[in-house]
Amino acid sequence: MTNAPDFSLDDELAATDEWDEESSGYADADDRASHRRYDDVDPEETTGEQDLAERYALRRVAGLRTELEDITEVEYRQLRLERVVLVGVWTDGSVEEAENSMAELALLAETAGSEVLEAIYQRRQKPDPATYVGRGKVDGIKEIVDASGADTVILDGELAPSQLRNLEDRLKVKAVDRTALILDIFAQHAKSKEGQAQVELAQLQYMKQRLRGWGGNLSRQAGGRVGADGGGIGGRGPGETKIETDRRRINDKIAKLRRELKAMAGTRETKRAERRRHQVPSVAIAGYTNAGKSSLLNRLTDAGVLVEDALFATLDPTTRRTTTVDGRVYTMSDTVGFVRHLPHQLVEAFRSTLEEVADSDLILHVVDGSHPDPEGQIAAVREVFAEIGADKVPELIVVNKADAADPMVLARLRQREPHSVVVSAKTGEGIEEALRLVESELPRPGVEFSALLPYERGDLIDRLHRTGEIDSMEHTAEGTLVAGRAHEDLAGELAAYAV
Ligand SMILES: Nc1nc2c(ncn2[C@@H]2O[C@H](COP(=O)(O)OP(=O)(O)OP(=O)(O)O)[C@@H](O)[C@H]2O)c(=O)[nH]1
Repeated sequence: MTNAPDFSLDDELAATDEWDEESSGYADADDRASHRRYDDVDPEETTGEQDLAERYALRRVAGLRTELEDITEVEYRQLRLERVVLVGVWTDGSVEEAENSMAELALLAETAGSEVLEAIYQRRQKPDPATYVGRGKVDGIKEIVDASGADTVILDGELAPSQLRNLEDRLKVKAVDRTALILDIFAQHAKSKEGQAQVELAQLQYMKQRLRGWGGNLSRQAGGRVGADGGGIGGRGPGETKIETDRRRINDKIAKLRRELKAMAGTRETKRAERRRHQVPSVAIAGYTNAGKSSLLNRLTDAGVLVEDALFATLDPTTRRTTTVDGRVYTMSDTVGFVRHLPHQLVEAFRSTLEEVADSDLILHVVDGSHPDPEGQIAAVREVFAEIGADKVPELIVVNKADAADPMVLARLRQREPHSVVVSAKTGEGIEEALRLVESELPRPGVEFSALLPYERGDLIDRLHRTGEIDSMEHTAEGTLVAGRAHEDLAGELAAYAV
């Protein structure tokens, strides 16, 4: 923390920087904010750390909103939950958009295991280069932080290190930006070795970009409550020892992770090549986080993938083999959920996972029809598609959660996205139509054939069932007379029996 702040005063903005009661203020008190204090707590009543973690986990599984009403101050400390105040700057768009953005930030914060005490956004032409919100407003936020007993503020954007540092200096609590929050959620959710390496790579990239801003040292233990225990949002992942790592060591680590990831991606690429060789078409299920991708994969393939009402429950792709009504084999995979402004470090780190989407024959783009802003989600997902080169792949919009959606919104979506199907992974509504559309979109085998196959070539009939299209089949004294379409390599083998 030795560097001088590198901001320049922006007087014009600072001068127009008044609270606007209409357009800024606190989010809905019932839904996102509470003023709970935890002073009157009897420490004797608390349970062991293990029990508590379990109780907490149960609540998390039961619903995305963390119901922490009966958790005490002491328990809070045991769980290392942050009590956060969210702060956003709203530069353009409607009030509704600003509120959606804050509501999403609240969900992200809760997914990371925080309790959201207050949400505040400020209307400004652009974020303040020194303090993100207007400098005058930092005092207002400080009052809210002090009154609510918050220990962290989360800023709804990617901030410069100097902005975070200035805010921490003035607010005397930890300041975390949206990017660090998302990276933190990914760190909590990564289960496979590859997923963990991908997230670690993204976190190191994020830190590396911030090395200079943090004074050449990654430690953010700046006194006060900031980083007091090294845990919490922005503190998980690469780990305590690496927090003191210098740039060279970070670079070494990044290079090592890249090599490891390349090897892991190689294995996956081999599997993909194998599928291509066997002409197995692939369908990728992609979409905004929590849209219902895993549920849909379950419905469509009876796969039994973990379904959780949480953002980013899926980080590791799950691939299932399935068949069309007429028996053709294809694969369907679930991928990491997207979110508005997905940190580019993550897109970069998850590139090989996301390549599965770009490399598929069809994308089922799942949209949560019950979300207040499904169009915004579609646009955010398509931005990522473009970034990973998946925008050339045929896309079928699957509007999910029809059971919980407003019919007017569904009608509007269908009008805007004619190539779409409305389903409910929960009730099964529309699933058959979705499957029919998927099957009709799968690439068709290219070569027509007609052959008389001797009975000992049952293997060719099997392969035809799995990868070809059979128009007619008749058992004769000489063998099976069969006609249809097959992929090139199989058609080559069938040519020996052509009639
Ligand atoms: N009402 C309703 N809820 C659904 C439907 N489909 C999924 N859900 C719920 O939405 C939540 C998220 O579902 P998932 O299938 O985990 O969503 P996802 O897109 O895979 O989520 P991430 O992997 O976290 O990005 C769960 O609580 C599901 O029960 C549906 O058709 N109707």
